[in-house]
Amino acid sequence: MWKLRKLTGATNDYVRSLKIGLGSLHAGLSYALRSEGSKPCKMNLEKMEEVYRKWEARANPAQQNSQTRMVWTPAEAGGMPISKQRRNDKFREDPPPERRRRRSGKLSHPPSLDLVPELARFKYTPPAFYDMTGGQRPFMGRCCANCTSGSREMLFTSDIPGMGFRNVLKFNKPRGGIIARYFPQIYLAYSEGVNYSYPSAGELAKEVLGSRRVHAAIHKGAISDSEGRAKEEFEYNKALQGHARRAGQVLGNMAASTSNVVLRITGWVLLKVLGMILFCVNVHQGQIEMLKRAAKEGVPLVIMPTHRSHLDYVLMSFILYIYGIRVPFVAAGDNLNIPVFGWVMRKLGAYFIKRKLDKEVGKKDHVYRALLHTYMEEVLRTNQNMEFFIEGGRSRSGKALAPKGGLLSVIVDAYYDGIISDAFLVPASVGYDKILDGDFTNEQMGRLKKKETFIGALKGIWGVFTSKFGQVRVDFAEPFSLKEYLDSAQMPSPLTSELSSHGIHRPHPHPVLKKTVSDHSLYGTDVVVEDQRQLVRGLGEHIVYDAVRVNSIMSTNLVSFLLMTKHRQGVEFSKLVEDAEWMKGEITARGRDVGFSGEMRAVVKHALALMGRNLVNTQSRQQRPDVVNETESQDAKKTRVTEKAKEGAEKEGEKQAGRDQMVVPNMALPEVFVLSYYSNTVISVFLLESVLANAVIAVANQEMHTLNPGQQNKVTLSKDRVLQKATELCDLLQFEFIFVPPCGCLYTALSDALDKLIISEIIQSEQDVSDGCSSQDSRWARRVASSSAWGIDDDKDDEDFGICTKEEQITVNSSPELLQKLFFFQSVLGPLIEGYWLTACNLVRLLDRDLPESEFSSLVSDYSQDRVAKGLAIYTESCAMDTLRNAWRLFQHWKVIDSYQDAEKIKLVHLKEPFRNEQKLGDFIDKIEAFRT
Ligand SMILES: CCCCCCCCCCCCCCCC(=O)SCCNC(=O)CCNC(=O)[C@H](O)C(C)(C)COP(=O)(O)OP(=O)(O)OC[C@H]1O[C@@H](n2cnc3c(N)ncnc32)[C@H](O)[C@@H]1OP(=O)(O)O
Repeated sequence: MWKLRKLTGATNDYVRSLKIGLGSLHAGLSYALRSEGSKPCKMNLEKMEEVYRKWEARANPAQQNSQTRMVWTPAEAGGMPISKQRRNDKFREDPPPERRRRRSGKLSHPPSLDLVPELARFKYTPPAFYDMTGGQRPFMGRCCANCTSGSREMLFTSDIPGMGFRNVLKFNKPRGGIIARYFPQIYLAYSEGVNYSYPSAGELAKEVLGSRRVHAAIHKGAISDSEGRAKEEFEYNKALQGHARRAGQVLGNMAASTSNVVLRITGWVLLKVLGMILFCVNVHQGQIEMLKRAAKEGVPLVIMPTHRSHLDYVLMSFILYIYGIRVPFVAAGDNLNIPVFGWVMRKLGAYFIKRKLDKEVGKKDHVYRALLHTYMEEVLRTNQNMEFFIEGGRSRSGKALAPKGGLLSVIVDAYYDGIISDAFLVPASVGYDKILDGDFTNEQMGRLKKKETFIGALKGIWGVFTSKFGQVRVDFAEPFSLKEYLDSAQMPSPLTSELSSHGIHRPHPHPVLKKTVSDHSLYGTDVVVEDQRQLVRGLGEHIVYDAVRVNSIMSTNLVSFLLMTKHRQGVEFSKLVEDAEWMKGEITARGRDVGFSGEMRAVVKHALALMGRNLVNTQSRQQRPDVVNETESQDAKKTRVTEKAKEGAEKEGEKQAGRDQMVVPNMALPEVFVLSYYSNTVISVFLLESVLANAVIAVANQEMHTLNPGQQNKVTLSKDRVLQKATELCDLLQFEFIFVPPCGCLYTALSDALDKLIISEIIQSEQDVSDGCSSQDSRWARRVASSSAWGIDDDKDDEDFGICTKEEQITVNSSPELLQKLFFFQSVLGPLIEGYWLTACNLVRLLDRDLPESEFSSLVSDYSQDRVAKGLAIYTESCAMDTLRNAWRLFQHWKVIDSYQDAEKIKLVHLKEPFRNEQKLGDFIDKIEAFRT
């Protein structure tokens, strides 16, 4: 069986169904026959299918004439519950066919290679896109072709995408003796993890405390403490001793002391425990293969996953361990350094860092910074792998956070200072069917975060053990060379000239980097040039962008996204299934993979079950006669009903049963935050199209209301205006998303997205009438240059710039179905826009007086929640604290508001000029409101 599996590329033990084997073989064969240069098959496809048909007839006569149907086992079928016996069986090897036949009386699995001798000669060539169902699914995670083209080809080979998936909790060894048979977890924990040597905490401490940087920082600290004191020299010596003692203590609390024994025990425990709470943890073997290849290059791997759950770092280290890659040193916030757990984490590679380096604003903790910098440097010097969560904490909204630059800058400095010759940077992400510790509703309601405690951790663990969390998919992007990235970032590229020709300032110019070896402060920031900061910022953004792009969409993400966008009022179950199928197609068409497979009906049921009654209610239609899908026009509904009538009797019967069930999302506070948390993962897939849909509707404004679905009247818009509006929206949401990587061009990306809308006929392109005018690109560029964000003077119109007013026109397609799609895209960003508008409206409170930050923040939050209570909010989730806070940050960034400390050291927020004027502030609010039409 395992030989057959290996041969067919079906990597999962559960994939035992004849159809799957046949499907894979069919896909492999057809690809092999199609692909250029592949060896000709010695056996023809019909003959092989005939052999299998005969076997199928013998094995299962009842199904002989039935329709081809994939029989998916739990892990693949969206993680359906598996029977206890099956779960116990999952580590067991397949018995030889004869024994199997003896036991069950009939053959239950495809024949072994001995029974089909022809198969042994068949050489399988995997297709470029490969699915266990024999279909196609995108391979995600290739690194950037713009700035790391060398790395892109270095680790990737054509067989990578076809390597398929593996559930890392599953025992995959064919033979392993008694231990493997009876104690599979022990066997796996011992046989696969490799005994690497890790530097001890003591060794590292010696190097760090003896370094010039740390000495200089202690000296600097002592001088600043003793300055101006009476007995200066005495005070200096006292302070010096104090700082030296503190340095030792800080390092003692910080340093990891990785132990192979603890790793092995934990590996064993995790195999047991994860198997109890999760159906599977899937990884793409091709991604792992690239990781392994990178690990063999002799330079450190720096893994930077997006952060959703505490399980993230456990899974990362566990997977590396299982695949025999050195486990990384992981930067952990010191809030996690709690009794017992802290000790264990240290033994597993965690080193503890302060989450805020400086206690007081404007006063740098030089000693701490020097210690952290040198510690990381020493770890890198010994060629250890590293991991840190570049977002600096778990996302509260399900969207990725902006990257932090501190630890990343140490890696960059280590390269420039010659500590490492290079490093492989690995963006990664984990997709969860159900998040283990993702209840951030309190924080989204504006309440304070609870501190981590030992008891709290135990309670959390208990909660985890008593629940089921479906499946998990871990994705690693292709590792890329730090050296190559930095080199390319410093080389003028045609892209950058393109950007400047569009008048767009990108945070990725060609920095003139200096060697920044400094003795005095962390990362040498006393001499760091702004360009270097931008370079690190750009690298961080690229990593987060890549990590988001490699994130698989899980069943719960997909279902909640549909419920939050298309079906906020509820939907029939069968329609939900239909839409989920459509949505899956849309996602994979955009190069993103989904973390489930199998029959969509089962997948949706599975997702609904995991989300639970708290989030979605399923009730019979009779119970809710008033509930209709508001976003669906009557015409569209009629068409759908007629289409349904044409479907086959069996399918129709099934649908009839499903139609009685209404799936109604819980849009009440605070549950809606959990739904939007799941749903937000999908936004990145449709981000730019959604920006454009909002821009089109904002530009069309009142005209949009005159559009009668299905009628001949049309709304004609200037393409330039739409693109300009889209840029404004990207600017508005700059703290929410990374729209393009730093090496990319927003204009090109938006144009491409508009083309997508045109291809899908949501928007129609009119003939270009710009004869004799300046090129479309330059017109657009001037508009962007002139609009310089928001509150800025933009009274000037085209004539002021001497620009020809004849422009390329686009029209909104008035077909009901396509209009519906446009509004669907619009609704993706709707809640965020409403949240920003709400915060802007609350700025009026600052016209009379300055307010303490905390008071202003709770006023905005209360006001938004009050609107929800009164039924005034379009989107309930618009009052999420995360959104309100980001809006506030943006207004600070735009210099609409500012904050300062008063005499009692209370932080106050105030309106800046010219926005202290009612009229100006009103105009500013109106501009945001334009997107709410
Ligand atoms: C087999 C079994 C396996 C089992 C397996 C179990 C595994 C068991 C492992 C447990 C592991 C737990 C893991 C928990 C997971 C977390 O706890 S996540 C939270 C902790 N991690 C992080 O935060 C990492 C990312 N954060 C950072 O990098 C942040 O910058 C820092 C270092 C925390 C500092 O943050 P901050 O105080 O807010 O300061 P920030 O503004 O970022 O800047 C600080 C300095 O960095 C430098 N800097 C910042 N930006 C830049 C830039 N763009 N360019 C240059 N320099 C810059 C500057 O020097 C700056 O100082 P200034 O010159 O501005 O004064």
